[in-house]
This record gives sequence, structure tokens and C-alpha cells, in this order.
Amino acid sequence: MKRAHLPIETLPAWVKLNGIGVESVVFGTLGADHHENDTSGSSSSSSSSNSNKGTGIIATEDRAGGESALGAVDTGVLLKVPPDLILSLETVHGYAKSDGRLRAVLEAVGEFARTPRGAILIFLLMQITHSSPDCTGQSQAVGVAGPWTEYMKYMPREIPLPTFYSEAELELLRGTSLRLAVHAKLAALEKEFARLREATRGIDWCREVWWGGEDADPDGDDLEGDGDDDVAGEEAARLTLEDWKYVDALYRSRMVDLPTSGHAMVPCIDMANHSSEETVKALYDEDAEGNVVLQLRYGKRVRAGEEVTISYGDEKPASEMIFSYGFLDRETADAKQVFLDLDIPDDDPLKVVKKAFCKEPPGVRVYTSATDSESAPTTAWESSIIWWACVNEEDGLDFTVLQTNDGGRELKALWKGAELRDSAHLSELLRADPHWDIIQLRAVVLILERLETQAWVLRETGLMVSEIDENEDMRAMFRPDVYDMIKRLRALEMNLLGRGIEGLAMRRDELMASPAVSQYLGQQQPETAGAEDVSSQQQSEDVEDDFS
Ligand SMILES: C[S@@+](CC[C@H](N)C(=O)[O-])C[C@H]1O[C@@H](n2cnc3c(N)ncnc32)[C@H](O)[C@@H]1O
Repeated sequence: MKRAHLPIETLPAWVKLNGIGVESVVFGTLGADHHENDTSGSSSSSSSSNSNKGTGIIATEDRAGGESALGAVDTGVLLKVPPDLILSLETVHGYAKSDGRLRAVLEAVGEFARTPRGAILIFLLMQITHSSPDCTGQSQAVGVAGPWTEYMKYMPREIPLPTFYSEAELELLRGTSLRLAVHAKLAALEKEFARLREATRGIDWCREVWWGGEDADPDGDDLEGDGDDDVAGEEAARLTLEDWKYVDALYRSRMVDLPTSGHAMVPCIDMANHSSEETVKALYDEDAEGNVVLQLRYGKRVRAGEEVTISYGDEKPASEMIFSYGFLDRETADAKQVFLDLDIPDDDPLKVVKKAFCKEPPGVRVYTSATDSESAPTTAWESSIIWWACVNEEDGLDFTVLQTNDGGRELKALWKGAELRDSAHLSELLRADPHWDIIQLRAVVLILERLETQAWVLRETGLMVSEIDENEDMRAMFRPDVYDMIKRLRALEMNLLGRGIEGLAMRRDELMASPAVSQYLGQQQPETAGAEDVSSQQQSEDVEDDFS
């Protein structure tokens, strides 16, 4: 669906009309590296720059948060957005009270519309539809237009999130933790969009405006049984998966978490770009009247012409910054976290029941646990599924089916007779078990293998990246900003994996030397050979067999 856009220079009129308080700032287009006192509005994208920042908030005069000037304290308030403009689960349902069309769509999608993301995405989609050049003459049919219908025209034409990467750019993610996340997200978006279509094509205006009118089959019946009805409908549809990806990307990159409104979008506040804690100037908050304010931090100064930034969260991993916001700060020196998929092996006879108990996503999180300027950062890992993967019936894990009072049946998991509540409870009991070192060693070996595989893929696909580096024609297939950023992500994640592997290998060696493990390995030898006869070579092979 085509979208309507307005130049950012016309935003002040919208701001005034809607009662937003603005003090000492303007909205403007920025280059990637906007410098102090630079209001040139350039949008340079030199090779040393980060991706283009788009629109931002720029100070028009010198201000100092919390400091006294002429006897009055500067509260540092730069923007004040009234509560009725906040887009949250509650306000979307508020709009729906006086807009039957919106209400019908929210009702049709059911549970999804009772989440902030679901309600807001549908609302945004309706605003885009209202002003789309594709729907001229039909906007009456789409329900009530409001301030957000106009505000949507100031949203970026393109959003640099990975859900919009080309096939070639997605290939560059191979070996990074972002690849898994992006593929899962794309699959989820496709599913959501199919459900939206299914749920709303029975609504007259949706069928007419979104799904291609008569070609859209309201009953989902394919009378000829050749699948053509659906295909024809999809081809004629004005609303496409790209539109759904667009509203999802808007929400992801502009959503704020407010103390009372919860997950919400706030016009104008969402024009604030990010900078790291050292250089950040402002923060957002809700005041006593429910307004959302953008405010200078206490003791922070801005000078006229300088960009006013907020922090999107300095603790966020590199992959998450790219996933949610589409950029990676130049100063980022650590991936901070890598999440890798890791599951119970298929040949585990208890896999199905174990998975019924492990509610957490099957994977392992490797993260930087401590940093100091003196030594290399240390890493740690966390995984719930690993404890289910490491123990079996012969160790003391058991599953049993109990008859409930109402005649139903309930599956129970037990560790050495004690009923298990969840993964955390299993891990707690394992830590207190006399065989803890042995179980731990199995976990460490499995995680080490997973990290080594990931590092291997990253290294192998790194060869492909080196080839692209050497070949201008190949490089032309990528947007320079995206190419450069993913190369940095690859290097950061390789560094974190390397540190993780080193730490785990050391831990494996420590555990192998533990008396409990030596004794256990001794017991695994044929009776003729005493534990002392087992050479270290043999022991290491046993560990490979027993612990992988
Ligand atoms: C909340 S919006 C900020 C307003 C946005 N620049 C616009 O044009 O509407 C977040 C988006 O701004 C961009 N952005 C914010 N801070 C950035 C930075 N430090 N470097 C590059 N892009 C940035 C990213 O595209 C991000 O997804």
C-alpha cells in the first residue's frame, strides 16, 4: 500500500494544533554524524559514519538541566506531550469506543488486540490506510481520522531494521546470533499477517479496502479446489506483508516503556535519537498530569545547534540494537550477549516430556559477566534446557502420570523422588546433588560444542565476507551502512564466542580433575583396569564419549 508522507518542516504546525509544548528545540533531518552547532541538515553517509539517523531533535538555544538561571531553576523540559496523544493499549481501545470500524477489527483479531503491540499495530495500519493514495475516495470507509492519521505522515519512508534486509544482506548474518532472531521474526510476522487476513476478510470494508474486494474470498472457500481463489485475492490485495512489516518496525524502533501507560508510542518524543550514556543529554518520563515529557538530565547542558539525544539502553546487546533499531553505535566494543539455539538431542527418549516441562526458549545465552579496564571481560552462560538435556532416568530423572481428582491426568517430573516445579527447581536440586560435578561437566561439554560450532560457522562464512571485500561488484549488492555494520557485529560476536570458548574449556579441565568425576570415570572402566591405570589420554577419550 502506498503511504502518504509530509516534509518534517511542516511538523511544527501539527505540534501546535495538537497542544504539544515545545521549548528550545526543533525537529530536523540529521546526517549520520551530526556535530555540535551543525544545523546544516546534511545527510552525509561517509564510510566512517553510522547509518543515517533520519530526523532528530536539535536544541535552538543553550540550556542546562536543573541549573538556576536568573533566580529560577531550569526544569529542563523540552517537550510536553498531552496524555490523549499517547498511543497505548488503553488509548487504542479508547479510540475504538467512538470508532466502530476500529472496534470491529480489534474484536475480529481477538486476543492479539488485547496486547499493547497488537492493538497499536492495527491502529497504525488503519491510519496508514486512511491517508494512502491507494485508498483515495475510500478513507470514509476506514473509520475516524485523528491526530495520529496526520502524524503517521512524518514517519520515515524506510526503516533500516533487518526484517527489511535483502536476501544477500540476510546471508551476511550467517554465523551471527541475529540470523536466528531475524528468521524467527519474519516467520512470526508472516503468520500474524495471514491471521489478520483470515480474521478480517469477513468485514465488508476490510475486504473492499485491504483484501482486493470481490477477489477476496470471504468464506475462504476454494470452490474449484485449485487454490486459485486465495491466490487471486492475495494478488488484488492492497494491504501486503510489507505494510505489516512496516508497522511492526515502527513499533519496535519507536516504542517506549512508560511508568503508567506501559508500552506506548508518543509522538515527537519518538523523534529522539540514541547516544551512549557518556554523551546522552535527555530522558523521557511521565509527569503528575500524565503528560510525557522530554527533559534534560540533571546537570546536562545542550548548546544551540546540538542534537538532543536519549539512551535506548546502553546495556542492550549489539544484536538487539540492530534487531530493534537498525544501527550499532561506533563506540560499541562488546557484543555483550549471544543467544544460540540449543535443544535436547533427537535421540533422547525423554525429549518430548522434557520439553513439556522446560518452558524457556531452547537455547543458551552467553554474555559478558564482568568488565574492568585491566583485563579482558569475563563471560558466563545461562541455559534452562541444558539441565533437562544432561540428566536421564539412570541419573534420577523420572516422569509419571497422576490421576487428578476431576478424573483428568497430569504429568509430573521427579528428581530422585522429589517433584519438580520447573527448570529452575531442577537446576537447584542438581546443584545440591553428589553428582553435581559430573552433571556440570556434561553441560559444559555440550555448551562448549555449541559455541565451537557457532564460531566455526562464523569463521567459514567469514571467508565469504573476505571475498566480498575484495570484489566491488559483489559489494554493490549491499547497502554500505548495512554491510559495514554486520561486519562489525560479526567481529564482536566472534570475540565474545572466543572468550566463552576459552572460559568453558578451562572449566571443563577443572571439572575433569575433580575427585567426583575421576571416580565416576573410574567406575565406567572395565573391572580389570583400576582407576589408577587409566592414562590421561584414555580419560580424555572417555570424557568425549560420556559427555558429548
Ligand atoms: C525513535 S526513532 C528516532 C527518530 C528517527 N531518527 C526518525 O527519523 O524518525 C529510532 C530510529 O532512529 C534511528 N537512530 C536513532 N539513533 C541513531 C543513532 N545513534 N545512529 C543511527 N541511527 C539512529 C534508527 O533508525 C532508529 O531505528
